[in-house]
Amino acid sequence: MLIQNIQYMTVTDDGKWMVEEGDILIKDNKIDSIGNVECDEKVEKLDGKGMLALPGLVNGHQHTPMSLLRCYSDDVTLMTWLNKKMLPLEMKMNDEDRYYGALLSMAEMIKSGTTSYADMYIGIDTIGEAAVESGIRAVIARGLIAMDSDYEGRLKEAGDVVDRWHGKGNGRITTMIAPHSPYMCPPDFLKAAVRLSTEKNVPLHIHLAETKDEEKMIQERYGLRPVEYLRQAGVFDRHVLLAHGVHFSDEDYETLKNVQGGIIHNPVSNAKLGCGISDVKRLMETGVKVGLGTDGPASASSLDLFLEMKAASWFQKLKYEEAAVLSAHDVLTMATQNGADILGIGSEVGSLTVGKKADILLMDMNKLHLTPSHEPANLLVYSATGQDVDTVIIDGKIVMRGRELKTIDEEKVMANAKERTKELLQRL
Ligand SMILES: CSC[C@H]1O[C@@H](n2cnc3c(O)ncnc32)[C@H](O)[C@@H]1O
Ligand SMILES: [Zn+2]
Repeated sequence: MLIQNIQYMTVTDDGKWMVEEGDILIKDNKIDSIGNVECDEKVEKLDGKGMLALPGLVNGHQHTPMSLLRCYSDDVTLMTWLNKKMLPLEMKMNDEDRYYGALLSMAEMIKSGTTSYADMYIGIDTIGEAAVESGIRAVIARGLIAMDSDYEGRLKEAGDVVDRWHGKGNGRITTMIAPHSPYMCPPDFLKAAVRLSTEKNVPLHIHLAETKDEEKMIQERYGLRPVEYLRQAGVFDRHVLLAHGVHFSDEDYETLKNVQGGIIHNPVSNAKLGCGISDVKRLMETGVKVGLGTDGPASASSLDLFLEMKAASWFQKLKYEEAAVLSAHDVLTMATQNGADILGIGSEVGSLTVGKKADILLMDMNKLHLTPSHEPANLLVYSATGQDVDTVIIDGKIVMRGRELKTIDEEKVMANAKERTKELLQRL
């Protein structure tokens, strides 16, 4: 496929995003050449006039089936929301609920420009099936919570997910091991999860330092800070995706200095649940890689990473009372290459680079709110929304064109999601 006459975003060595113009040739599932492209007449052509191409966005932390619980409970603290509202309903969910919830989330993500994402949930097979069907790139993991003493059974399930799904969907699906959080995983369970990630040779995915309540619980139970608790369990000996990272001490930043992987910042979810504002500026200065995520739809309420990019930049500027903090250029890198690196797929996606997989967005720039274009990176972060995404290509395949999804029947998914939710609530 040849995308002709297109403006596209590339990144300079000093991290600045700039616009170039030319063609993009995609062969099989990869970017074959960019710029002045010579190619066969017979190649399928796609007119890019008036569009701006950028790498697909990476949503680094998600719980896709929770779209069924969107706006079911808001304006409460995280622990109330989780223990009193989410978990009781999640325990009643069946595979069909999770499948349609996941597909609904995937449709919303693709429509707003997300091409890769990381999921932590239970009943992961249905999520894998939805990911293969939708065409999205997914890093899936069975969330591990110590609800009872059947640690072995749950760890086996997590390992089986890796064996069954890693590399599926033409390599679009990869896997992780996901102990939920310091407060949901006692020491032996957490250590076993770390061992499993070593045995299976896949990264870890865990919530960390999301609230002050978490700090208090870990202090009371183990006399440690959450970061130190994870360090002692061996979590930082592995590549790890750390979701949230809001509450850190000076010592914590020291410990995190050499972390392999990084932090996925979820500003909207953190704001809505009243958790606090992660110190992204300090994390970046410490040398910790920071990506961007929404968290599940039941806390973020929206899966639009363009909204998340705005929130990330705004909140840091407010926190520091300084406009220069966390520029649009930094935020775009967080939502693309940094996220891809933290998901362990950074050599394959995250930038428009020859040889990488063709995960590409075409933004329709012919819009009132995107006119004129002084500085495209700023326009994308501060003015654009997910609604401005016209075309989405994942793994070299068009999954949305002219805002029409090619792999998912939107009406059917919405009808099924409503039906599943109605039945789920009756099971309570
Ligand atoms: C065991 S599957 C994942 C589990 O995580 C819960 N969850 C969703 N969002 C958050 C969050 O922000 N902090 C902690 N836990 C969260 C979800 O309800 C599932 O039960
Ligand atoms: Zn989460």
